[in-house]
Amino acid sequence: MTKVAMVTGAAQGIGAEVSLHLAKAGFDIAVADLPAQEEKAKSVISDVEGAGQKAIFVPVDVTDQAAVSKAVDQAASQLNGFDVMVNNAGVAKVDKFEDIKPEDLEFSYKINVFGVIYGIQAAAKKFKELNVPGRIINASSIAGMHAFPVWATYSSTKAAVISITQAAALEFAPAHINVNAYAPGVVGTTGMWDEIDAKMSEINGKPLGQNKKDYVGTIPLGRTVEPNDIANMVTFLASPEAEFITGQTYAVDGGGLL
Ligand SMILES: NC(=O)C1=CN([C@@H]2O[C@H](COP(=O)(O)OP(=O)(O)OC[C@H]3O[C@@H](n4cnc5c(N)ncnc54)[C@H](O)[C@@H]3O)[C@@H](O)[C@H]2O)C=CC1
Ligand SMILES: CC(=O)C(C)=O
Repeated sequence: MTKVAMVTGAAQGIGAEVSLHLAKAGFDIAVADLPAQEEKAKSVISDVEGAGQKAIFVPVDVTDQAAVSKAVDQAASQLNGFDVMVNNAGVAKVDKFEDIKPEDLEFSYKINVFGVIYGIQAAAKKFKELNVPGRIINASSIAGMHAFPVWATYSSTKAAVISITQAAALEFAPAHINVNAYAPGVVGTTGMWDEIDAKMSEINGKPLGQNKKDYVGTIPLGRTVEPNDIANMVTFLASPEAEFITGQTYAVDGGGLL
């Protein structure tokens, strides 16, 4: 029987690629993202349909607990099941430590941390209701495994995801719900790094593109991470082969943290 996965932040970047890979692995997909992302989501939906699976757009702001719960209900009822939740939506704000403002913290924490918690809550509730041994897969980052300078806000949100993943794995293990996370290194092609690079050059005066080049130069396997690399990991974590894995966070970074 076809399984159902919901991916947040799925209209572009890593989330879009994860949606396509899961579709190729036989999942119908709830492409969840902000309402303003509906146009972009249409192309993800058509890619999923091209892979022979069903897809729907689920508009949701992950910072709204009730809306996330409603989004999971919508996905489960329209796609007739619920098996995998990928809490992928996230934002990267870069700031010198002295310049971090309450509103920056609130913005990042609400999406990267609260959003992941709300996604776990909603998915676990649905898995229990349907009596499904579900999988929850969260977006961390190598910046959550090892803090980067001028990334205190972002790094700390992604470190929180690692801890939340462990706690949720322990709490939901008796219900056979596995909770894991992926920690990408520098992804070259999603837009997130253009913003990071521009902000970093404002801070350290390096020419545009140089900060990204500097990071890439430290990656032993010699290239940036592709969304495809991440999607392979997420698809594995959603697969029967990952049945006995829970509470883990996997770096996909070409050895960048070594
Ligand atoms: N791009 C990179 O180098 C890395 C990315 N990551 C993480 O991977 C995840 C995906 O990143 P990318 O695809 O590169 O980013 P992206 O910026 O291309 O996509 C992020 C998606 O999240 C959605 N989103 C943002 N706020 C939202 C909200 N409140 N509610 C619902 N959706 C919302 C956006 O609309 C967008 O579609 C993020 O959690 C990011 O922190 C981790 C390590 C490296
Ligand atoms: C954006 C991000 O998390 C990295 C490691 O590049």
